[in-house]
Amino acid sequence: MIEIKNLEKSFDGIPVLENINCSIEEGSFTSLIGPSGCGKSTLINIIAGLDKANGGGVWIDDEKVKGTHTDRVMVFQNAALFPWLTVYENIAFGLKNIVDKSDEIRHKVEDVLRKVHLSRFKEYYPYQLSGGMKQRVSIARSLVMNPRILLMDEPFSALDEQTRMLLHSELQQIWMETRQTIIFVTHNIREAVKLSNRVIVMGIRPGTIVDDVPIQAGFPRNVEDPHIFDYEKNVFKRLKVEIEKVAKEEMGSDYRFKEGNIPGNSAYTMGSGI
Ligand SMILES: Nc1ncnc2c1ncn2[C@@H]1O[C@H](COP(=O)(O)OP(=O)(O)OP(=O)(O)O)[C@@H](O)[C@H]1O
Repeated sequence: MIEIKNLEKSFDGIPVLENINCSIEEGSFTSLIGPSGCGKSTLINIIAGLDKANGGGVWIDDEKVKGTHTDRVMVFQNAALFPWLTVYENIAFGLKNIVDKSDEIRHKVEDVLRKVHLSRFKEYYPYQLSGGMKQRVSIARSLVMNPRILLMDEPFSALDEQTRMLLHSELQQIWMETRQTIIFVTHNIREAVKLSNRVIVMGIRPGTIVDDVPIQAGFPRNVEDPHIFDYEKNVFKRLKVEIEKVAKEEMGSDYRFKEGNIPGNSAYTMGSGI
């Protein structure tokens, strides 16, 4: 169980996160969504131990997070692979510090290569891979550490729609197989609702949790199912209030939000093209 209690964070005296309180169940898939700059990355970085809170904090099984740990691994938007290493070597890289036996390393790497369907490409170098394949290597590099918690910061936002859909089903299969706890930052409501047990909506200035939406539907999910679409509409409705606040601050208090379109940031979509 991850518990975030009274978490506060400011940068240069400016509050970014305020009074964040929530518990995240072991084995769950939680998405964080909110206006740009509301502190989603800051929060996930604090959970990873890459940054420190100014008040309160994060506890995992009653132990306070004080720094990074191989139990918590991040996947970023940019795969950032070592260009001079092959797919296999990129994945094995982190393991070499914690596993001595080369047989064991090989077994673990081969296993995750199968999970992300890249076994055939293990001798390829990053420049020979598509964006989606690079991101799958990045996911494999995290999975091979066998973390309890996978923290994903907009992992698919740089990918085209078709690749993104492929990776959704791959990630979902991996999650159903491993039941690692996943915390997933996204701007895409459809992605959040399709993948998660729960969508946490954040507000801005300072960042707070404004809504917590459990998604009670089995997997795999069809985003055209009216039941699923209703969840998307609910999240959109709540997020719209927050985006409108920002738009009014930035564009004047008489600004009116156009239905179906979030101003100023085309990244906020219910799915593709909405
Ligand atoms: N290291 C830092 N120093 C100063 N300010 C920072 C730092 N990191 C983040 N911020 C500020 O904190 C706020 C929250 O940033 P953060 O990246 O966490 O938001 P976000 O919700 O992830 O944004 P986006 O959706 O655009 O990625 C922003 O105003 C940002 O400029």
